[in-house]
Amino acid sequence: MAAQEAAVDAVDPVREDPAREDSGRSGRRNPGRDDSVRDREIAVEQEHLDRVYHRLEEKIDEAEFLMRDAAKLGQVGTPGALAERDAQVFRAGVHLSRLNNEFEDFLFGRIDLLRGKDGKKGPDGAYTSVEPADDAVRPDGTAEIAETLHIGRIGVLDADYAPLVIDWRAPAAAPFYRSTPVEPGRVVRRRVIRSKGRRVLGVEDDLMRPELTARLDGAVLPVIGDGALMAALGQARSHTMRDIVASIQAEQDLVIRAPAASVTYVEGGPGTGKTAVALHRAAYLLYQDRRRYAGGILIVSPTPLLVAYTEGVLPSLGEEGQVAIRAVGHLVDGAEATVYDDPAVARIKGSARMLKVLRKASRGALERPGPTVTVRDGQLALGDDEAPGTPDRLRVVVFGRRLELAADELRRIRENVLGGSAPVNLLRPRARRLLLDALWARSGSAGRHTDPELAAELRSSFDEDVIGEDSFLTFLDEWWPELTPRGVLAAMADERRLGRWARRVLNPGEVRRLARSLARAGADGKGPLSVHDVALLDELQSLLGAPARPKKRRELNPLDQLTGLEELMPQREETQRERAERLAAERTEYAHVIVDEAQDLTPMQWRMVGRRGRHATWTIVGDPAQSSWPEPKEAAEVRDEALGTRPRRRFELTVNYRNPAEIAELAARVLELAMPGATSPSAVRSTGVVPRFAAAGDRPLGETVREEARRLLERVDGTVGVVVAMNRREEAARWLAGLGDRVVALGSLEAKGLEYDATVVVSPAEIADGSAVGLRVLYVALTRATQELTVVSARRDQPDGDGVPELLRGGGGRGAPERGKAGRGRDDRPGTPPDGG
Ligand SMILES: Nc1ncnc2c1ncn2[C@@H]1O[C@H](COP(=O)(O)OP(=O)(O)OP(=O)(O)O)[C@@H](O)[C@H]1O
Repeated sequence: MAAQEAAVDAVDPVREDPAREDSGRSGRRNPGRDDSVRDREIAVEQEHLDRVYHRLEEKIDEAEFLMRDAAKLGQVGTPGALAERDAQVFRAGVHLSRLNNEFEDFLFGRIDLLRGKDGKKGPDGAYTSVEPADDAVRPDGTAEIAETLHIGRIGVLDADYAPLVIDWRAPAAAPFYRSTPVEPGRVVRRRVIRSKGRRVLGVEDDLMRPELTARLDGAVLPVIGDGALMAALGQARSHTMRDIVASIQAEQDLVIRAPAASVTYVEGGPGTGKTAVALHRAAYLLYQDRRRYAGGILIVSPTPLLVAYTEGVLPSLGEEGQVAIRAVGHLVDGAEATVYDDPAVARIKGSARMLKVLRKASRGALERPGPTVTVRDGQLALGDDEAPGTPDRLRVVVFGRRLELAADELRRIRENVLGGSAPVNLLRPRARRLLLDALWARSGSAGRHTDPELAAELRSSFDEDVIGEDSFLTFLDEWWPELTPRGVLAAMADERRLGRWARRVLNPGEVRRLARSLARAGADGKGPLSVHDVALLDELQSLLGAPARPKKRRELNPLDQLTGLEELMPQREETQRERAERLAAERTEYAHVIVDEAQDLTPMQWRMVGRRGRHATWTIVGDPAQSSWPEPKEAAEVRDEALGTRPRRRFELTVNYRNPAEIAELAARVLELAMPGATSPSAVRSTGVVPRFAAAGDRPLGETVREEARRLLERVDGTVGVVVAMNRREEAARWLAGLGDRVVALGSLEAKGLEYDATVVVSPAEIADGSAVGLRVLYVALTRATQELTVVSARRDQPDGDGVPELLRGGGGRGAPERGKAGRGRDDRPGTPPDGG
């Protein structure tokens, strides 16, 4: 609230221009009459909101009536009436639930427009023309407001089908977001309305045509406040993201409403609204073509923390069911990543080289080494792993004869079956087929009948005999076991076997590191997984194929096994509807895929995400300067493979809405080290509060951090984030114990995408860890605060006399902020961009 008032009082070039004061044009500001004008304007909007509520109540009554009516129809009981009732109940239910959902705070905007070029109206009752009519402005600079539109979360028409509220996603609402003083179109004034329930609390105006004197119903259009954007940006942050529907900026709106026929790339620095834009785009696409996106929209987020942070935005925009927001480590059902790999291991697991290793492993894992035999207390003893190795001999008795296939022949058959690229589990029927062929040949029965019918009969009873033998089925299960992704990953934890599968792909050091890391997942495949393990599991799933049908069914109908083909076909008894339901429940493919923080996806993760959008359109948002993946070129190649030949469209976001200029300036020094020559987005506001530096010196680091976090808690109303190097996460949580839930400790990689009112960044040198990737991670850490930033240095940071760590001292000519002097700074008024523009 304080920020809101501050914003109202802030200097605004339009409102303070003395020439305008005198001219009597729209937008002038006269402090003496401000309050009464504001109150009057609030009353005007209140009147409109009352009308809207009245209409909504009528609609709710209508919906309830429909529900009751539908129930009555149901009592008639004819099939036609029942179908009609179902349709009515459905329609009324959807209607009611939407109305109830959106009832709170859904009217948020208004635009006052000049007359359009043509006189045509769209389906929402608004004039469609973007440009004003040639004579809309008189030669003396005066004009009449010809149309006023209110914008809200859903559209509401009055009883005469005139628009009371336009849905924010409707074409008629676009000027609310697109119009700027440079390209105003028909918009003269844009107003953001702040309301709670049924009460209008405030209005904030932006004037798009300050040169005009525009009149509405004979009176000059008044302008209130300093614009909604500054008011929104100054608000305290909570642990969840808010929607920005009332203050979407023109360059963001272009992305949100970009047609979805292809791949839409969005790049922009920290705080430019990429995540917000991605979420609003999902809501927009659903509005625009609900049927097409019934196939679902997937939003891939880097961490579960960011998923939790953003989860409320879509429901607040009235969209939920169709959109799945999932962390990249939670994309595979039943496999949730809970641990982080160290960077050297992550680099191996994420690399496209793993594909070759996994291909070999998925085939090689069919072969199990025998139990290890060791000498214990002078006796030969089996190792801990007592599972039998792969059998090297098949013995069966058929037609009263003993038949045997020896190791060489079995190997030859296995190689033959594995010759193609089909998924290993789906090759089992073929392996069985070739075993039967080999046994048949060994039996010498092939030449016994010249009559083809008799020969075929003999062959089929031979096969039946073999398949009826328990020893054959047991052999098959051991010789060609059904492989699971976790089983293969566990097999890869054996360094010797992994070394074989990774020959000429990974060096011995990499093999050792990878095997050790995979051993953590456990031989039983139940240990914790990392984000990168999950992408490996997904790749293995596609290399192995879905497991074959359950045994029970096969036993019922053993002859089914003979061709092997039926295992690839859908089960016959499944109806189309059942199939549709099953697919929806197991949905692994989506109609649109949005990737947030795309710069972090490894090649293996791009493959995993790509599989979920093979027929999708895409929105990909990211910032190369924040990438924690060291091989961007390799990732880009795999990404392009995953996206195929779809046309690409690129957008750039250039304004930092999160960080005040003081923080952005400090972060820019690290950007210069991490990516020399890269440009930072320009910060939209300045707070006058420079970053603070505190060196721990001889005191324990935790003590200083706790002290600084406590200090920030007193200075801001919302949240405080304490960002530490990944290996200090638990320690940092202990440092902050008892300070309450407004403060959280998080590892540098977990900070991705999040924001806090204030942050403490602990030991930049530890976070950067001497690598280019580390510097980019530090850049992320430094750009999380909306109000205040404190940097705490350890000895390793080599702080100077002012406590400024070496990494943040930047090039020559910088004015390093002073130790302990937070709050001191340039004469920056809230709401005023640093360059005054
Ligand atoms: N048009 C806007 N109106 C109000 N707030 C906005 C607007 N655009 C962005 N913001 C706010 O700016 C902050 C940063 O937005 P967001 O997290 O989407 O940026 P980002 O580009 O994803 O940042 P990063 O790359 O650092 O994760 C959020 O608090 C968001 O609500």
